[in-house]
Amino acid sequence: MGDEDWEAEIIKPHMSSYVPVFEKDRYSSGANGDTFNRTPASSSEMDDGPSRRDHFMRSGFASGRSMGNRDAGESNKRENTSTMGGFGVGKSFGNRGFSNNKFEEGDSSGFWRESNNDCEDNQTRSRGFSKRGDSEYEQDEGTQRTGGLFGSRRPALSGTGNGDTYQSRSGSGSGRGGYKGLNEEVVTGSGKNSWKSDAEGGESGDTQGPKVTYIPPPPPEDEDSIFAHYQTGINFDKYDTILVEVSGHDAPPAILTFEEANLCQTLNNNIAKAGYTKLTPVQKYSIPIILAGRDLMACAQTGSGKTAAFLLPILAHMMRDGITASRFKELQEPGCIIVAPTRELINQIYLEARKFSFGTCVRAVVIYGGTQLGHSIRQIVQGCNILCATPGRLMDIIGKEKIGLRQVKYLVLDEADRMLDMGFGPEMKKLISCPGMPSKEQRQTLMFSATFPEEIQRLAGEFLKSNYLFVAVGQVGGACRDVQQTILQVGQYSKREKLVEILRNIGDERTMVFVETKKKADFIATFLCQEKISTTSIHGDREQREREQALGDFRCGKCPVLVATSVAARGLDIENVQHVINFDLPSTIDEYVHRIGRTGRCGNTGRAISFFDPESDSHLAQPLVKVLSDAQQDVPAWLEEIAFSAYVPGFSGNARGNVFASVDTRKGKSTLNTAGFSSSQAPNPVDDESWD
Ligand SMILES: Nc1ncnc2c1ncn2[C@@H]1O[C@H](COP(=O)(O)OP(=O)(O)OP(=O)(O)O)[C@@H](O)[C@H]1O
Repeated sequence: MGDEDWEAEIIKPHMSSYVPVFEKDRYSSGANGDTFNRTPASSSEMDDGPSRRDHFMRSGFASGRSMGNRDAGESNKRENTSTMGGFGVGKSFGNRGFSNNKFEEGDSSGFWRESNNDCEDNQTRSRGFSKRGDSEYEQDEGTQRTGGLFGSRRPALSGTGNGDTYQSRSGSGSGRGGYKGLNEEVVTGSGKNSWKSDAEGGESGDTQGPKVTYIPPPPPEDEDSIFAHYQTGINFDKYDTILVEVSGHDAPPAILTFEEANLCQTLNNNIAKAGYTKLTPVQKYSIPIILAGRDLMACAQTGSGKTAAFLLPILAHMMRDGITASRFKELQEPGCIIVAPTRELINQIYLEARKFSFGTCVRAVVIYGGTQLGHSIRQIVQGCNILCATPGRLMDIIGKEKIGLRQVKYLVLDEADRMLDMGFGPEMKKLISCPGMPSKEQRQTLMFSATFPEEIQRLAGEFLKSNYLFVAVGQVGGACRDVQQTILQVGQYSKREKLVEILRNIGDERTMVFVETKKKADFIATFLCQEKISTTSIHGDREQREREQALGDFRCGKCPVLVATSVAARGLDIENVQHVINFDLPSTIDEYVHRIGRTGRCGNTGRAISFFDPESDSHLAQPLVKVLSDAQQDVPAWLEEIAFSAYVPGFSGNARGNVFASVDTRKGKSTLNTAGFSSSQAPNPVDDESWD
């Protein structure tokens, strides 16, 4: 099969039978030194030959043989493609329509064996675990399951497998409803209104699927690691020139220095140890607002310090209120709950909370899906003042009566527009109507994001007191100006060649490559390894252990290229990401802004290159022109042409405008809103991966 064939396969929207089979992990423990082999279940048509494969095995992303097999109606014997690095891919991808893929048990490494009918829907798949061969299972609660639409999840293994039969994950979505949220995080449950988040893995006891046994390694405890940080960049001081608008009544004045915040000594020490000497604009405005007890919706550019903007005043309040150390109790009642849409992001927020609360008696805890539920519970019962959680895991824990909500004084929604959209919105509504949750009048609700579409702002009203304040730092939904944006016109079939060319020029500089689907993330990562570019990948179909390993390998530079879906678009703060490449543009401009915001953080500069395929991306032309011009970037003439020839209903932005305008919806409709083409108006993201 030629190259283009598997590419064509990738973009077939109706393709539904990608059923990768994952060979047994070779983790010995935790997140270190893990190697896994991954063997998609299909026969092979495109053979890279032994020499190539040898290379992949050495280079950490062992690719198998082929991609895009269309008709694999035959039994497949799994090859042993054990790797030394991190990502071993077996024979083929993109298989469609095979009916009887039987994988034989491998060698002593304990491969899982696929049972028949591997490309059934998720209901079949989730029942497909017939045996388990690992002691980690025994630690599990018995009720915890991954579920969801992505299909069942393979257990994390640490010992030798026993040749168990295994139905792989990565479902088609036809089983129990279909994911299909913006960040590929959402899966639906069995009921019409029931849904789980894949960010959480959907671990309700009522779902079918393998137990999740992964226990994330504890973060380092030494002070140096806790306070490790990267340097602010040359443009950090330029933040002061960004226009800020606060709307709402009786806003307290901004502060100009940390001293003015009047925080306690321990907090000030921690701020200093974190290397913060100067407030960013969002911190200058948000800290006094939160200290004054007001509800807040804050919108500020990516990488500009929103996390500290809410953590510091919350901690200050807790200290001021004389918080006492929380102790072991079966039911914990945290004073603060922070939610975020992805596991990696909530973990990052937790690490920040741990850093700023260092030396105090405030105990922060993080819980998220894809990890053993019992582990989450154990963390909580030891004491919990600040609970950082992804929504699904949070609801599970509340359901298990390990968390009581009566004492919640602060509810924080990070990436709030995402938390309130069609994916997570229902879960958030459930959260605020849980028994015991103080009403919005009784708690302080804080929302942060770099983007805030108007219609989502309106939804947010339900969560906020009517007199909430709205802080807009720069243009709401605008891109960070420290990111140099380039848009290249590249057709679908030239993208890989262009990508390799760019990556070869980039050399070892850390680069995130965004693609639109999970399957494609695997394809591209495999392809890059074939090209001898050390690459790893992160997406919603990877085990949590694998996701964390991938992120770790990327952070430390072992794999300088990370291929990701939008699951990594928001919030992740990784040092030295110099480049973002949008191999595929996202379906919404907001998502674009978040993705490119993985570089150019905290005053550092970065570059974003996006492949614009007129066939599929023309709906983005207008908002892209707007975002580029607002960020004072060059706008290619061809893009302007496409933008102005395409009629996009509802787009009212002045493409050349770069004047700041607030878009607090309470002030009426904005005319300078990039969200003139916002999430809700964009092509429904539900459709984007409906075949995935
Ligand atoms: N006042 C400050 N001085 C120095 N560094 C800071 C300051 N505030 C934040 N930082 C650092 O800047 C980086 C980005 O901060 P943070 O992750 O909170 O950004 P963000 O606005 O939440 O971004 P995103 O929109 O992508 O979620 C972090 O490494 C953080 O530690």
